Amino acid sequence: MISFRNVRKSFGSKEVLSDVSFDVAEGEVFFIIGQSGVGKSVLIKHLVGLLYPDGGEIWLDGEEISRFGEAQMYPVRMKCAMVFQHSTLFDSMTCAENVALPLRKHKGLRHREALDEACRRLDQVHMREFAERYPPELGDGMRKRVAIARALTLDPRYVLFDEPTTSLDPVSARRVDKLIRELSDTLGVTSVVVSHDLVSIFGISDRIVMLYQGLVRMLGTQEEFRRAADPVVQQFIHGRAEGPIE
Ligand SMILES: Nc1ncnc2c1ncn2[C@@H]1O[C@H](COP(=O)(O)OP(=O)(O)OP(=O)(O)O)[C@@H](O)[C@H]1O
Repeated sequence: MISFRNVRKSFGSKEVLSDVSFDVAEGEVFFIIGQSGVGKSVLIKHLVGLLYPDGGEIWLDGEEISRFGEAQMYPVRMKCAMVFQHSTLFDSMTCAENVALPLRKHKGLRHREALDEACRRLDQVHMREFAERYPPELGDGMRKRVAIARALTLDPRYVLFDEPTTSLDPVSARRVDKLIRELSDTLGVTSVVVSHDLVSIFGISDRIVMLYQGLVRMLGTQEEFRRAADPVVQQFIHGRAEGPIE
């Protein structure tokens, strides 16, 4: 389980997170939503030690990781994989070689073994037939799926997605959504997804947290969000220009 408890984070004089608390349960597809600049990416970077809070605590599976040093963070990063918005694949390597990289580096697998395992991972994201292709030959959605396969290589319990469907065409976006849902349903992976994509949010989420002005504005299921009386929530989830959001 992930637990954010009274997390505060500022950059210089700018307070981004004022007092953020919520839990993410095992196996759920959990979305973090809110306006641009509200601190969604800042929040998930705290889970892998890319940022540390100024106040409050972050717990992962019963350990307070917000006090961990670099060496203690290493196993946390194995358990918590991050898929960045722009897939960071190496253009000069095939898809299989890209996915094999962490297996060789962190699991010490030999070249052939790592490639076989990489093909198995590519199969999980329905990209097995593209194993020998190079990333520039593929579309954005396919590259994203390869990046997800690479994130899965070390069997993470948690996968953090930073805007996984941004800049994808609608069909590719829905394929990525389907994959994120499958990871939870078939592998029991817990997914934490930062997103603006209303179709994804109301398509695959188990629960959603909305951040607003440094605080949690609402935490609930899709249905609870749809029924929410809060005008800030309603304006955001309907993408209306007019309303109370500044
Ligand atoms: N390393 C940093 N140094 C200084 N300011 C930062 C840093 N990282 C983030 N910020 C600031 O923190 C705020 C929140 O950024 P963040 O990237 O989390 O927003 P977001 O909610 O993910 O937005 P978007 O939806 O546009 O990606 C922004 O004002 C950003 O400029």
